[in-house]
Amino acid sequence: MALRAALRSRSGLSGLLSQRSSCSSDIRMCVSPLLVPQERNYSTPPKIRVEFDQSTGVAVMHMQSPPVNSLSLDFLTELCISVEKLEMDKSCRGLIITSAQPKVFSAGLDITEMYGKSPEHCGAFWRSVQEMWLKLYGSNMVTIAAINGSSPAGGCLMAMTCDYRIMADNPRYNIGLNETQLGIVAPFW
Ligand SMILES: CC/C=C\C/C=C\C/C=C\C/C=C/C(=O)SCCNC(=O)CCNC(=O)[C@H](O)C(C)(C)COP(=O)(O)OP(=O)(O)OC[C@H]1O[C@@H](n2cnc3c(N)ncnc32)[C@H](O)[C@@H]1OP(=O)(O)O
Repeated sequence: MALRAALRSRSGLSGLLSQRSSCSSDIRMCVSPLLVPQERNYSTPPKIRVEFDQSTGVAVMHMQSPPVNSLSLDFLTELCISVEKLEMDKSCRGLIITSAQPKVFSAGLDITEMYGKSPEHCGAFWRSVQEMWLKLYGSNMVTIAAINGSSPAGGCLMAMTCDYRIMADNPRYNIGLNETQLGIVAPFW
């Protein structure tokens, strides 16, 4: 109840969704083995920014990977590690995921990860996709996708793994699954 009130009253969610098209502890490092080899490259800016408000127990995760928050191996690894850290902080009860990019929540899987890569890289990439939705879908936190832009394919998948989805009311923003149109078949797992 308190969390719901907190979520409602936070300027965060309403502010995030009002952008519309104009938007031009004790944390132990026990990340899953899957994520260990993918350490962040500190020469590039972080693709995920987390703001945690201790007083409400709500964290806002801003996806900030220009231009369209495509879900690359690096992006997914960073996102999973961020979720895992929040998960381990018992004072964090709610997570809002949103985009810092104008007009786009997430363009879905990074197309450039799907060709010209080694089998090892492809394996790591698809595992990170699976890790992302398992982590969000299985999270103990209340998860909300604040969809402030288009969110096709993997972007839609990510939103679907959250407990709640709230989308900015803008006819230019679309959401849904377009894999068949693209001729992409998700591998068996
Ligand atoms: C519970 C679940 C269980 C099992 C799940 C099983 C299977 C499902 C798993 C995964 C399936 C998912 C598959 C995918 O996600 S495939 C990716 C599909 N995505 C798309 O088709 C989106 C394509 N992009 C767009 O529609 C538009 O770009 C968008 C509406 C997002 C933004 O439009 P805007 O006009 O603002 O920008 P653009 O000029 O189009 O793009 C800017 C820039 O970004 C590059 N771009 C766009 N999308 C991607 C992408 N997905 N990957 C990589 N790069 C992308 C685009 O090429 C432009 O680059 P540049 O020309 O260099 O500026």
